[in-house]
Amino acid sequence: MGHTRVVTLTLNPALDMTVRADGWQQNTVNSGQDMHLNAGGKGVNVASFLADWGVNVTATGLLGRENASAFDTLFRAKHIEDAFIRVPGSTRVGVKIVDHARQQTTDINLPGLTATPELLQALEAKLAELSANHDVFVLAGSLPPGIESDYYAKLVAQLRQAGKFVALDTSGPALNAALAADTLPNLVKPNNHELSAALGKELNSETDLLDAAHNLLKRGVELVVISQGEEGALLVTPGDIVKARPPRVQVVSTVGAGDAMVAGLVAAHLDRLSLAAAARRATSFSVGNITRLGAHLPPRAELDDIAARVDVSAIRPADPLKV
Ligand SMILES: Nc1ncnc2c1ncn2[C@@H]1O[C@H](COP(=O)(O)OP(=O)(O)OP(=O)(O)O)[C@@H](O)[C@H]1O
Ligand SMILES: O=P(O)(O)OC[C@@]1(O)O[C@H](CO)[C@@H](O)[C@@H]1O
Repeated sequence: MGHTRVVTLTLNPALDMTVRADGWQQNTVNSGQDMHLNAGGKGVNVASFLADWGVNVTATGLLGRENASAFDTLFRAKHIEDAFIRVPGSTRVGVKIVDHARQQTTDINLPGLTATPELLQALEAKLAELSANHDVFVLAGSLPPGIESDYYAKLVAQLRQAGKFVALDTSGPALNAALAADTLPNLVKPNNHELSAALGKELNSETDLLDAAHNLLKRGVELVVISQGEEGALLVTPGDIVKARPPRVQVVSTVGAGDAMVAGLVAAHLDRLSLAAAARRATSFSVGNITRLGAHLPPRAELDDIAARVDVSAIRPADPLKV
């Protein structure tokens, strides 16, 4: 699909260890069924989905030198341009416990390797280099120790100043700082809990979520997507609101569902799809991902079948938004 245009940034990648333990209980001894290790972290996952879709993508960030082989293998297999800065030490392991019987996924995310000022300098040089021939930047995941919570906010300002399209998917203080900044990303995709925590208020109803989305649109975001797990997602632009409800599927692991949604939204942006079509594509990526382990899309025919079963409906705003 043309020359390389998309960069994903993962400051805190993870080697995901998914343990299947059906019916597991806390505070006792459990037996597991199997275990898989996958190269992960939010931006790595987005790159992996985009590569499956046929988009040329460059992945950058900070990657531990001592356990990089799963990442090297993934990048080679999917022709993802590897622009990661290798750093001393091992990338964190992300513990994911899946229970197929109860259709539950439990995550334990660790802090990750500390970023030093020298590493950040090298990273910024790399981003400047990549800016020369990429025009879409996806900033995704948590910030590791050593990075101030306004780091994404600063990157967003720099990248948008340079005319780039910027998508942000993070949580906690990093999301809070990015949403409080003067310059906001073009696209944000929090889940409902992340958005609520970042704004410091309960968002209990659809009206609350839409108010929060409209507030971000007024301040410069072009597309706000609020994902809501199995409930689906709300996609909001200044002119349209769409709700996308996923079809029911047999869930293998929900790890990466949000990342797949981000990848689908970026793919839709590249193809200039309508909001309804973007909702369908993004949801098909998410649903396709949760039926398998690791950040992989199913074959096209299966994705098309899922896309056809996504329930996409337009919502009329109570007060048409003026931005
Ligand atoms: N159990 C499920 N059944 C069907 N679809 C699901 C389920 N969980 C998630 N999805 C799909 O994935 C999308 C994104 O999920 P979710 O809101 O959980 O993202 P997230 O919290 O950012 O995920 P993560 O951080 O685990 O990557 C949802 O909008 C929905 O379309
Ligand atoms: O600590 P973060 O960066 O918020 O989340 C990390 C993580 O849970 O995100 C991906 C799934 O979205 C996993 O591959 C990874 O382990």
